[in-house]
Amino acid sequence: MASSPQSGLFAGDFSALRARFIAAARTAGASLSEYPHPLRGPSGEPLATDVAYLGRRDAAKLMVLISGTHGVEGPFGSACQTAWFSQNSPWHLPDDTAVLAIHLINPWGTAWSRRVNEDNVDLNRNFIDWNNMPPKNERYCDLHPLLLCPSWDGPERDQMDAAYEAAKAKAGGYQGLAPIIEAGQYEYPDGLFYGGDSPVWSNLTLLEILSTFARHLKDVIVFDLHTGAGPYAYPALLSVAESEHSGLDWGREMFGPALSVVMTGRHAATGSGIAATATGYVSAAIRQAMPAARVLPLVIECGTLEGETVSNAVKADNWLHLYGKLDTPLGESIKNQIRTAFIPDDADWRKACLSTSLRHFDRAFAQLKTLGGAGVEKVVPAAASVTVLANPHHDKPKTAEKPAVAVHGIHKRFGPLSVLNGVDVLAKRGEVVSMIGSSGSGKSTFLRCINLLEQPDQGQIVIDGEEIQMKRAANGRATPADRRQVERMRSRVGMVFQNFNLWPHMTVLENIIEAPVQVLKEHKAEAIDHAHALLRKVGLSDKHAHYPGQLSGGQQQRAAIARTLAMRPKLILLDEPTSALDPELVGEVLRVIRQLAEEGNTMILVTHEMQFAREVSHKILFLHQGKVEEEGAPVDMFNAPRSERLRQFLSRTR
Ligand SMILES: Nc1ncnc2c1ncn2[C@@H]1O[C@H](COP(=O)(O)OP(=O)(O)OP(=O)(O)O)[C@@H](O)[C@H]1O
Repeated sequence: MASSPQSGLFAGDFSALRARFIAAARTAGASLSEYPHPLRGPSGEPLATDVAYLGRRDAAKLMVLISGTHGVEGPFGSACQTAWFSQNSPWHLPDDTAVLAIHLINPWGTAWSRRVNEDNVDLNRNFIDWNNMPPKNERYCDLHPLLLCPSWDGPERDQMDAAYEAAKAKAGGYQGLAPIIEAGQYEYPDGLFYGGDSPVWSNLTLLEILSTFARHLKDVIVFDLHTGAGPYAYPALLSVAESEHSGLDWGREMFGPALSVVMTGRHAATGSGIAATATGYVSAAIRQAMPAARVLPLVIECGTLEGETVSNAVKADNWLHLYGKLDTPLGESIKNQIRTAFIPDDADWRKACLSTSLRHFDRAFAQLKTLGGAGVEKVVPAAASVTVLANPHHDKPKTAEKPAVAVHGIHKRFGPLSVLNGVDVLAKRGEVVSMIGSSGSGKSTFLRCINLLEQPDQGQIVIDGEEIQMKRAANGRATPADRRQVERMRSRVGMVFQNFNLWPHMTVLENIIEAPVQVLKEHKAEAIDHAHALLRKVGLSDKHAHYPGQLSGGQQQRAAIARTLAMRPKLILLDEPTSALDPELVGEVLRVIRQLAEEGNTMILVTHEMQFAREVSHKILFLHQGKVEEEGAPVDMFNAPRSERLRQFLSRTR
């Protein structure tokens, strides 16, 4: 077997793949974000999906590269992404074209060399409409007992194998069984090609990444990078669809006969090696996530071994994780079997698959760049900061569309003074809601009620789908029913205060790691690494050992923002974050807040910076005497206020 310098890109474990990808993306000038996974890899390594974005955030045309949908196939996709970033550096992009690389979307599967995720779910069967009952795969139900036996060998296993062989013969060979087994099933959590019972972490994370980085697009080409089906060392270019759409015609124009379109359906067949009978493909979800764009979802599928050999490797791995032991010779040999079934230890295979895939990327990218007249190419500025984004999916919500925060009917009195008189706020994930209003209208009190720094007298607060339980105290007022729930919710809601509220006796670094270590029980070394990444992000790398008193107001506020982010909050509340600052220091803090907004953090911002609120917000609420007097999109609120009070307020602030 020939050796190739490129084969090195495939080598190593999850951490090595990750480090190489980050280094290449950083050198190319991409900005990096990290979506931490709640579990760890086999050596205790932290797991995450990394996202690299190259280009302007308002680009209308985007090429997306996704690796590791099936975890064990990840080294191939990772190598493609890393090579793509490495080969053409420094990058030149027109203003209107960008690249988004989503590295190892099923990080657990890659780290543990499994095709499936941490819940034995095949991610490529998980993108179904969970509002409806999952489809029933009746014929799989008959086969299930023939695919899984608690014993690795012995009479029970022999009996099962004999029954499987009989079923195979009846079906005309493995080719007859494959469409049934690979179609996916939603009944047997211990079975093969299990689609799950709700959207899994990788599903929700992919949708969140797309909603953050793939907004306002016109034309999008997506490559989802796979191995394990089709002829050996042949990277097939496919597009999987349930019905014709405009992206397919675009793809046919672009790639001609090199592109095979696979139409899926209950009785569909294909010679591509991938399951045409399956439901829940990533491709469908990607199109749904960008309804206003023309999207061409592509799959590169690199053939490896015979279908049945690959299937046997998957079956053995399923047995190993249910009944076997990883750290035994048998465990190791099964792991080798599945790794080589998806990534052959053959430099020629690697070279052929990598070079053809890179050619496909080049072709797609060239098409995108010239579409609608090429813009002026510019060197992308190095924006190599690593951003650690909130991990919103620890508790595996059942639906993907829950608002991040829903607050209804909040009332609050201070003695005789009625400060809030029924305030409602709704924010979707990734939305920025700004509250404006005169001094004393109740804005800060409202924010403080959301994380229960003040107890509302009445009202409902739901954060990320979980409602804060309230009970009536003896004096008739509402009070939280469960202190532990309040503490848990508080740890998920970050608050940035007007006066920074840093601990003066602790250094900046100590301020940042205190809560993650004490409350989230993070390992100190990890919390420190995270803190340094956050300090880089807010431009304070060199101030980690300073005490707050040694910093300017703007620096203190940026440190306070880093401290908030260290808790990976699902919601960030910012209470007039610039109002204690000298005018010349306001800009540096607003720049950091703008970056958080662009990265898709959900935020509620109380501010007197009208121009900033207008630029950064999805929605504005105007509060007057403890009530929302008017709310709407910034353009409507500032250009065409409906109420006389808002008109007057704006005229005073201009
Ligand atoms: N703990 C408290 N005890 C008594 N009154 C309070 C308390 N906190 C706030 N208030 C009163 O509630 C009203 C609303 O205050 P709040 O700080 O929420 O207003 P705001 O809209 O944020 O004002 P500003 O823009 O000036 O910060 C004010 O009259 C304030 O004096």
